[in-house]
Amino acid sequence: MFRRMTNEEENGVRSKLAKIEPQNTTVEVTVPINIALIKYWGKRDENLVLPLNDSLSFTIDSLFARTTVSIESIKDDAQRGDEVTINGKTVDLRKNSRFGKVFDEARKLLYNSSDNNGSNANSNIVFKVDSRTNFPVAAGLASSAAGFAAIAFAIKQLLSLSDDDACRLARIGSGSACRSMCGGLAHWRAGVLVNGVDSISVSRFPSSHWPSLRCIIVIFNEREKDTGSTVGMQRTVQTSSLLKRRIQYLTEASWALIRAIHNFNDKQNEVRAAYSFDAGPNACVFMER
Ligand SMILES: Nc1ncnc2c1ncn2[C@@H]1O[C@H](COP(=O)(O)OP(=O)(O)OP(=O)(O)O)[C@@H](O)[C@H]1O
Ligand SMILES: C[C@@](O)(CCOP(=O)(O)OP(=O)(O)O)CC(=O)O
Repeated sequence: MFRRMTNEEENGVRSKLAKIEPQNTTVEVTVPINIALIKYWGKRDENLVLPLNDSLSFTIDSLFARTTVSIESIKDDAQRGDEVTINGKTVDLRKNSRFGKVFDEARKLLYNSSDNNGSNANSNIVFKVDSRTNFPVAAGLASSAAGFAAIAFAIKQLLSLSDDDACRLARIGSGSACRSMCGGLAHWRAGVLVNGVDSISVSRFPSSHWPSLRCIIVIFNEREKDTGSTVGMQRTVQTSSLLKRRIQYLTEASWALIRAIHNFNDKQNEVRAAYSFDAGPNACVFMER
């Protein structure tokens, strides 16, 4: 799938970097996916989502999550009031603890920053998230990266968080999401500290750095994959100390595309196209215009 962004979409993507107009307690953000060239695959700390290695990705602006996040003050147990829908489907937050983790961390940040040391009723808030993507989710196209970066970016706007706190919120939602918090060529430093404060992402080059570069997203299958990335990398870490064993994500169509790209480069007598796969059968092909 390849299409130019409409003007409206381009403005939406730019809104990632600009301050989005907060309407009282609701913001809408548009945050793109990123595709890693040097991939993250394995954690040194599952709870803090700290990776085993540094990773490097391109931000792909035309595939994105458009996400609305609202906050409401409540008096009762905050976690019970949180709500998330993705492409119109309600997420069961008891089964997917990542969202609660991000919201609890945001509540903690608000609590710690409140003037009267947390007695402020506003410190008990619930989050309502409604997200739509223009690409299939959980199909190896970095939906968790765009999705959690969008949530973190929206919460940053709502609670006036620092860049580092927002980057950490994105990371504990999904590791690769911290790379979608900066544009262009993004570098997520694995860091070495046990508390993870040095595990942050930075932009190495802005998206304007290589204007002729194009990325073609090839979708063979829109179905949600059977093994999500979180479990996939856990298995790799558990079953191979050298991370040599990989979960099999590529299909015959994926391999056919790989062969076609090698043939194409051979015929051109130079490398004109390159490919990358995340944890799924669908491909990202990089070429110059
Ligand atoms: N728009 C969204 N907003 C918030 N969370 C999302 C969104 N889309 C997907 N997710 C979360 O991400 C999970 C899928 O993540 P997973 O890492 O397995 O796949 P992927 O990110 O699409 O592929 P890959 O990691 O291989 O690039 C979903 O089950 C859901 O919990
Ligand atoms: C193959 C990858 O896309 C894996 C991404 O894994 P996730 O960031 O989705 O994993 P969690 O941190 O467990 O949510 C490679 C990459 O993006 O670097």
